[in-house]
Amino acid sequence: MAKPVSIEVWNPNGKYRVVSTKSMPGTRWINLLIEQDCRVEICTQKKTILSVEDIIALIGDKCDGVIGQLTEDWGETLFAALSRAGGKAFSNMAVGYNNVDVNAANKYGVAVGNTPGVLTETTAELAASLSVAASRRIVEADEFMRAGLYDGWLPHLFVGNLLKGQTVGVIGAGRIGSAYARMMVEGFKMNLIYYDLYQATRLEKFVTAYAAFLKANGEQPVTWRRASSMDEVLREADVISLHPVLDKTTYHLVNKERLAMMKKEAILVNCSRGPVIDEVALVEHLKQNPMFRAGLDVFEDEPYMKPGLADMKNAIVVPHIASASKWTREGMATLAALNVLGKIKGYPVWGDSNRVEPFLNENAPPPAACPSIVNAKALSLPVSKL
Ligand SMILES: NC(=O)C1=CN([C@@H]2O[C@H](COP(=O)(O)OP(=O)(O)OC[C@H]3O[C@@H](n4cnc5c(N)ncnc54)[C@H](O)[C@@H]3O)[C@@H](O)[C@H]2O)C=CC1
Ligand SMILES: O=C(O)C(=O)CO
Repeated sequence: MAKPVSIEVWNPNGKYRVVSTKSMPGTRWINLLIEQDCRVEICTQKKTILSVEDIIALIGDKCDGVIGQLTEDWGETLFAALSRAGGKAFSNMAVGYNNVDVNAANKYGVAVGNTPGVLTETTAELAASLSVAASRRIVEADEFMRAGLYDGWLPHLFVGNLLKGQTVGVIGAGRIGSAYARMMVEGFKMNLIYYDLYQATRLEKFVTAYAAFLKANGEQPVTWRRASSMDEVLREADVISLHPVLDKTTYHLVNKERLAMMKKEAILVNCSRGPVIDEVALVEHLKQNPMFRAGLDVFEDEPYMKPGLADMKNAIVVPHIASASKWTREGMATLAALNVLGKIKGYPVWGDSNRVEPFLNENAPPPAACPSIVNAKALSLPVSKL
């Protein structure tokens, strides 16, 4: 028997019971649910990662939908429990959904939502920040300063690398990878090499147009190339940023052999998912190559780091904060709530899950649609004509 979990209740007499496994930023998401006759229950348990048992207790006997987090293991057990409780929808408050077994959700007819379109720029900005911080050794220099070690300007003090004119490599040029590429090309005039299973046509057009603009202004134009293999990117780029989804094809995509292909002074940034890098191999590589640098937002066994990583001066580590801007996090909460609400109300699925602005406009009611349901096709859900 699962232990009871502490909760905060909004609109106790609401017809539909929606559970959020965590308190989420902003209040709009709560108000939108309440206005549509939902009783909202928010878990207030002081425990960062809820177990499957905790979530079963939260679901209880009657639950129409759940808003959950990427730290939770949404597999067969939870979808079976949600389905038994009459639940129709689950939404991750995240764009990545590698923590969700979508086949299990399909089996129980539960719609699975995610939150694309609202965190693209915020996440790309953190990847850009880590790239700059690593190339200019900002964290090491900050620690040095605070330790009272600065006793005057020196020609060799914290010398790093100039980004301008170097090559940025992007692996996974989807929404976030393309936004990051644009920032590095436009902001630092870097040349681009990317690898993705699909052609990033809009990105290519952007860099072509930017190169023409620079040329017309008498500046050195930037260049771009779509690599035919990931190894090509690893060999050629000075800064490499990882932005693929995590699945069987991308698990340990960067391993010992691939690290060895990279330039000795390269920078590796990961704002995708930890297991995309073999972290044990990375620690060893950082030890053997002191001029190699890494900027990591995500880790293989979150919240833990592999032994030795925390001691590496040539690694910058931050706690999975790439999407942590106020606007984005409030937007993610809103989209996740509207995914669940839309399915409960029988709304169709929004036609373009990247174009989510109508759902985020605080001055107008959101469209009667689910912003993004990843298994819409498998469940044969209708698509909105709005
Ligand atoms: N650190 C953080 O806080 C955040 C992490 N993420 C992670 O970033 C991921 C990407 O997000 P989006 O850009 O919105 O997704 P997206 O679906 O637009 O882009 C992913 C790209 O990866 C490519 N891809 C898939 N398999 C590949 C492979 N084997 N090799 C090379 N490319 C491959 C896809 O073709 C696609 O273009 C999410 O799935 C999530 O895991 C997303 C937001 C915040
Ligand atoms: O959205 C995601 O996938 C995250 O990792 C957190 O924003």
